Amino acid sequence: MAPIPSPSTTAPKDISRRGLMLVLSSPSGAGKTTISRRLLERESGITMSVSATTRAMRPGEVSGVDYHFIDQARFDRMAEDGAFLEYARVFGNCYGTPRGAVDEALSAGRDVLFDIDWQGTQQLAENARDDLVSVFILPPSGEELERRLRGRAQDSAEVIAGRMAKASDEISHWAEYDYVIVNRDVDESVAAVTAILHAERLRRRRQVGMTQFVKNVQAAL
Ligand SMILES: Nc1ncnc2c1ncn2[C@@H]1O[C@H](COP(=O)(O)OP(=O)(O)OP(=O)(O)O)[C@@H](O)[C@H]1O
Ligand SMILES: Nc1nc2c(ncn2[C@@H]2O[C@H](COP(=O)(O)O)[C@@H](O)[C@H]2O)c(=O)[nH]1
Repeated sequence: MAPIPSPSTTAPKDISRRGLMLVLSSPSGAGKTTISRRLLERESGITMSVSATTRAMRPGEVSGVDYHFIDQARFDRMAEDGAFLEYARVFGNCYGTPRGAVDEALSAGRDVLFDIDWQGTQQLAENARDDLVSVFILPPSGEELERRLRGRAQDSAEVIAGRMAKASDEISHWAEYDYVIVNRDVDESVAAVTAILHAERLRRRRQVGMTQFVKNVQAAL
């Protein structure tokens, strides 16, 4: 099947657009990272926000790609200096979104994908509601969530137990999100997130040059 063209290639060229912030949240292990990676492979015009964290690096993770791994003192300094767009303590570690890279991408009309928890999403909603599109990813069941956390084989049994214990709390925030997806099949979930992204790009308020474009069309009628 031929790829579906993204709206950025179908919209008239002179209608500029501010980037949007596409947030994925879920209980740990439901599949945000997997969906994000696939989306970024096939979709242009969107970049991943790389968070800073005080958590230890997992096997296979790359500093500056998966996270900026920093110590607590540096995290606290950045928080105090207002360098984070949002930040939160999750599972005993600190996580935050560095402001600079996101501001730069949005102003250049690029969309930004976030893998953050409900606390961070609430902060973005308070500070930048118009730019925000939020998606909650649910696992098909509690048993499957535990299977995925174990199958990832990157955390100790103790860490997995801690994340399972928090899963119900996390899920209780599902209704605060714009969209909800049950991640049964990765391809279907990526297709659903892609459809959301394409539709949100076409929202009238995001197409800042549209008023002038319509006037030009009308003037020639
Ligand atoms: N639809 C799916 N079916 C089966 N396995 C899946 C599916 N989606 C993701 N997985 C697997 O589940 C595990 C957890 O996925 P992933 O790391 O993407 O979760 P996450 O939500 O990003 O977790 P965290 O919040 O801890 O970062 C991975 O091993 C991944 O390959
Ligand atoms: N509020 C924020 N939450 C974040 C950020 N980066 C990641 N996260 C969330 O933390 C948990 C755990 O992630 P893990 O990589 O240790 O498994 C997960 O729910 C992420 O979505 C952030 O910058 N801000």
